[in-house]
Amino acid sequence: MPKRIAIFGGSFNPPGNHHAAIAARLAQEFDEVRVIPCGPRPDKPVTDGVPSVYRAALADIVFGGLAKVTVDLSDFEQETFTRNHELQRRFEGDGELWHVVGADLLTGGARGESLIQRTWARGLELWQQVNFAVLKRPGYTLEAGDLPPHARVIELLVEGSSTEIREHLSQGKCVRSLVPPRAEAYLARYGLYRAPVPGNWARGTLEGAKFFLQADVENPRVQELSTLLEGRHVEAREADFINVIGGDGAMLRSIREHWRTRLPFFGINAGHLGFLLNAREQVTANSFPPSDVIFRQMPMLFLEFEDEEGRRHPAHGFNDSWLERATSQSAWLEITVNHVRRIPKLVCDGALVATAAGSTAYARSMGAAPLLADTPAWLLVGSNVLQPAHWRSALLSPDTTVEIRNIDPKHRPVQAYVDGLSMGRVVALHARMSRAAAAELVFCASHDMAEKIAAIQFGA
Ligand SMILES: Nc1ncnc2c1ncn2[C@@H]1O[C@H](COP(=O)(O)OP(=O)(O)OP(=O)(O)O)[C@@H](O)[C@H]1O
Ligand SMILES: O=C(O)c1ccc[n+]([C@@H]2O[C@H](COP(=O)([O-])O)[C@@H](O)[C@H]2O)c1
Repeated sequence: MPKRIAIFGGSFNPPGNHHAAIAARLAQEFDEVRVIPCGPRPDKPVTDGVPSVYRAALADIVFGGLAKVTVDLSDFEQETFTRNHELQRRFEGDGELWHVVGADLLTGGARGESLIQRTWARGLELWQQVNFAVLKRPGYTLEAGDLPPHARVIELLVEGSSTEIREHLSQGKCVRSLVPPRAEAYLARYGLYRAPVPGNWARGTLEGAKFFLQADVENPRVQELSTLLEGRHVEAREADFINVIGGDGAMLRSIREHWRTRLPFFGINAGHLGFLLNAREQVTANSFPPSDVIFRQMPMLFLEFEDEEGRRHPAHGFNDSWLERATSQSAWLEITVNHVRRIPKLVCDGALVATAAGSTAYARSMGAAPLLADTPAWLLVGSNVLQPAHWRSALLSPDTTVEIRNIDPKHRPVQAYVDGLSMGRVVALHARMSRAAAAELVFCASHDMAEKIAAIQFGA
């Protein structure tokens, strides 16, 4: 029997308890539920109010823990709205698809006047041909005659709408009964649907919060620290944050593995620099987790590594990504920014792109200035540049796209890396800031990341 898949699309702007209840109910009736939040909608300008990177985090927070439910962030990442007929084509090889729709979309179906028939691309064709999983919705009557030919009604009635949540938030009203607790905290931290421009850092507390421990046990200093916290940690699914003990490398590995949980990361440094972590002295066992902290939502890079056949392999990076010569020959790279060829031939050991968080790491050792933690800018830096003689680095705005292409892959092969992890030989790296991926890092307020950068800029 083919796998039965519910395609649950929507603007989820923001997602709430009503959406989570629907997804959980669908998971009882289908083998898999794919939640697909849409990017910018020409027919629904309100979807553009809050940047997609926050909406993506909220979708993961609200749906991520539900069994059999997956969240597809590709519309956010590609800044697009994939129509249902395209979803049908994209996923039909995976199983028997059921498009989930609320009763509000079917009203008038008997007369050919439902929203699906009137406003969806290829709506009339879809109405006749595809399967619909229909949700009853308070305030809308579902007449049998309004149903499409292949419909199945889901027995569930839930109150609630994103409009109501948005209205509550914009008026400063409590949304505790409308969204899950983690979503409520996240919405409040960054002033979403309330302030005209959302924030990217906030003061808060971890007091009483439960943590999942990620300790790099090979390191003896880590063992000593993790013994202090022994027996106090919980499983990832019960945790409020992830406690990483180790160095920057351990933090980067943890972010790579767990960013989709959207749990904040609090690091305790047992390594060398520990820029992404808190100093050991900041953390004492009896006052852990700390009560006065700063949360920082830090955007990640969206990267595509192009192989010799022209295939692109996507990845996300937190700190940086680079191309580096793979032999003793220097690399010859072409640098294109926003589709304009800016450096036709960069003769160098390599070239790197870094986020603000990563600007203090490898980028700094190549001579770039560290960026303030809350700046939206990112960096392009050359390593040991021989030509052009005076070019070293460039500051990039958030919506810039960068292409670093090897112009002589045969004689001068290059190797790609993301956050220190090798991606093998490639011919080009395409990079931009992600529209869906971000990680929250937490610092003790007394020694926040801003203070660390000041120490670098002015000397500790
Ligand atoms: N309370 C509900 N009962 C049944 N279906 C619902 C309910 N809320 C949303 N849906 C359905 O879920 C899908 C995604 O919904 P959407 O993201 O538009 O949420 P919404 O809460 O209706 O948003 P908004 O208020 O912004 O229009 C749509 O098919 C919609 O009809
Ligand atoms: O396919 C289309 O052209 C189309 C146009 C508008 C809406 N939809 C789908 O209708 C569903 C509910 O949309 P909405 O307006 O409530 O966010 C959601 O699954 C959307 O993807 C689909």
